[in-house]
Amino acid sequence: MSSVPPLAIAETPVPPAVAVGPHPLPGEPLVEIRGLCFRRGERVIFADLDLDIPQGTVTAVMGPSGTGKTTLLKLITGQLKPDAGSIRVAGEKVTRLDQRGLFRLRRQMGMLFQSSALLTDLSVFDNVAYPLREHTRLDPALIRQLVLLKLEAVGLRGGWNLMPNELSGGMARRVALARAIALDPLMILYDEPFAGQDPISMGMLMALIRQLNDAAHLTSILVSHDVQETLRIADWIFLIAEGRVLAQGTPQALLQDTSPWVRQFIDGLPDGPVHFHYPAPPLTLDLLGSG
Ligand SMILES: Nc1ncnc2c1ncn2[C@@H]1O[C@H](COP(=O)(O)OP(=O)(O)OP(=O)(O)O)[C@@H](O)[C@H]1O
Repeated sequence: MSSVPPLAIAETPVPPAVAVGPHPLPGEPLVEIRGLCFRRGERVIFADLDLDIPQGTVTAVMGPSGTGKTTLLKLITGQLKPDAGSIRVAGEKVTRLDQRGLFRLRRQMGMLFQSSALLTDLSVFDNVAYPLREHTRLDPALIRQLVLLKLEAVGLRGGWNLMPNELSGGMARRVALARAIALDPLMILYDEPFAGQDPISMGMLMALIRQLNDAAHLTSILVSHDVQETLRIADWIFLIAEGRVLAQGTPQALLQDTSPWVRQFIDGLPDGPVHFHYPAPPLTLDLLGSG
């Protein structure tokens, strides 16, 4: 069960950002975000957000629901364009890329989103082979080897000929993960990859994310509501809300941090500086209004 507070949009001033200790792996940033501003209509999602994701790390982005975590991933992958600021991935300015450039860049990014469903009429093998067949001209014998290696990496080589309806939810996630790494991406983005999983499946998927990251020299960006599991595998965590980074640090440092916002989030407390109401006019005005 998620221990995050329900919907949390701060209505009171938030404390200044807490930077907790030096980054454990101060490598070249693979993703570098500067002065990011993004609105949805009148609503400011990001206001001058700065954030670096160093190569080789598992970096988690956490924060209250509706705070813009999925939006951030979409901005990084170029699916959305910022109103201001810059986003560089592997040295390339995402916002300056044309369609071909974006296509090329996205081939370097594996994505495992909540919605990344398997193609139901294709076997496990064919699901994983799909991106290789679509995006490369590799020989079928080589594709076979690559698919089996990816399935081995997620512990499902033996299930290559199963159909998606024969898989448990956790197995289906693992096949989707094998498919996400089929093209040997530089980085992999996970958006709530454990939603709906039981604790054992979740733990297994988490361990897999860490293992794949280290074995394949990936860089992983993980958006998850599961505080405890995420603290267990991440190298670095960004807590975002109110359009900016409110705190960042190693799991250990955040666990020891005493600022009320960090405590509320890490401990999953319903009460604290962050409120759970989506911004709205006073209730009486709404109730008296004509609708
Ligand atoms: N297509 C859209 N059109 C308009 N507003 C949107 C759209 N998608 C998201 N939003 C709004 O943008 C804000 C950020 O959404 P986003 O999905 O990025 O949040 P999140 O932090 O990932 O939330 P959750 O943790 O609940 O998945 C929300 O207020 C949401 O209502």
